Amino acid sequence: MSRTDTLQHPAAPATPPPAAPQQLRSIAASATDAVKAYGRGDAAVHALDGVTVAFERGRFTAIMGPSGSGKSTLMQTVAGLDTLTSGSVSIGDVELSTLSDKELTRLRRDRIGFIFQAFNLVPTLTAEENILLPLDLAGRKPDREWFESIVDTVGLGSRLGHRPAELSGGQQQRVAVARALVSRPEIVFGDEPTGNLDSRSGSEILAFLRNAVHQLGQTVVMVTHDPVAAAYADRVVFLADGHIVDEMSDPTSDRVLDRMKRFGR
Ligand SMILES: Nc1ncnc2c1ncn2[C@@H]1O[C@H](COP(=O)(O)OP(=O)(O)OP(=O)(O)O)[C@@H](O)[C@H]1O
Repeated sequence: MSRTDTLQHPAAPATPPPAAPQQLRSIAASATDAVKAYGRGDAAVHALDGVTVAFERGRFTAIMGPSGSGKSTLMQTVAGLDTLTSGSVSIGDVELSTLSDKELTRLRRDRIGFIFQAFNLVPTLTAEENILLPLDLAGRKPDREWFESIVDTVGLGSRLGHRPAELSGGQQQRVAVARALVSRPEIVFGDEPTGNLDSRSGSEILAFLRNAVHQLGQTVVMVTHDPVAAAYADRVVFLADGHIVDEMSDPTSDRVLDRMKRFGR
């Protein structure tokens, strides 16, 4: 059994409950008629041009599309890192535009985990300190058992005292993944989380995320260019020119690649 097959939440039942029928799943995050325009008048670029999409709880969704199609903009706006020109986005049943800056910061901190392509670790902190940073900032105490289970599963045990510069890219991203999961967020957003990794480290991270979804009910939304990475997801949403143009359930890398070829880029 590989390390990535063993993730167990201390309080999780031995066997996961059967997956709920799709229509009964609740929504972790959504966008409705989302428009994001940069610039004005004739020079305006519509990075999002009326996107309506829902991300169900306990599912792993990949967002794909040609370069410039609006993938990062969709993720950034749904995650409350950027604002829309019009339309709305919600995390759970909270519409983000109703929140003050302070409330939005708190919601991001308490309910959302982030994994970026450039691991975004604090260079002066050890791996352990980096993982615990979101909880420290929130003034929350770590659940030691959960922390150890995550660290064990991502395979960082002996390197917790190292600083990022002393870790490989794959190890740094494992620290970033552990950091994203340690607070048990309602939803984890990844923007090309394996974009800087070799294929072996990348597939370890993806298998870990998939297991977090299927064993723990974690919700993950990931932007990727890579059909192999997208095949780890339960569902792929395809964007082109700021619109959702297609989606696919239970993707395989071949089917995703075929669909991407039809974009002609
Ligand atoms: N700050 C900005 N100012 C002006 N235009 C922007 C800005 N950010 C994004 N855009 C434009 O919005 C469109 C969508 O960008 P976005 O980064 O969301 O696409 P993407 O699908 O994530 O691209 P890639 O795959 O290349 O990362 C592009 O045309 C981009 O040039």
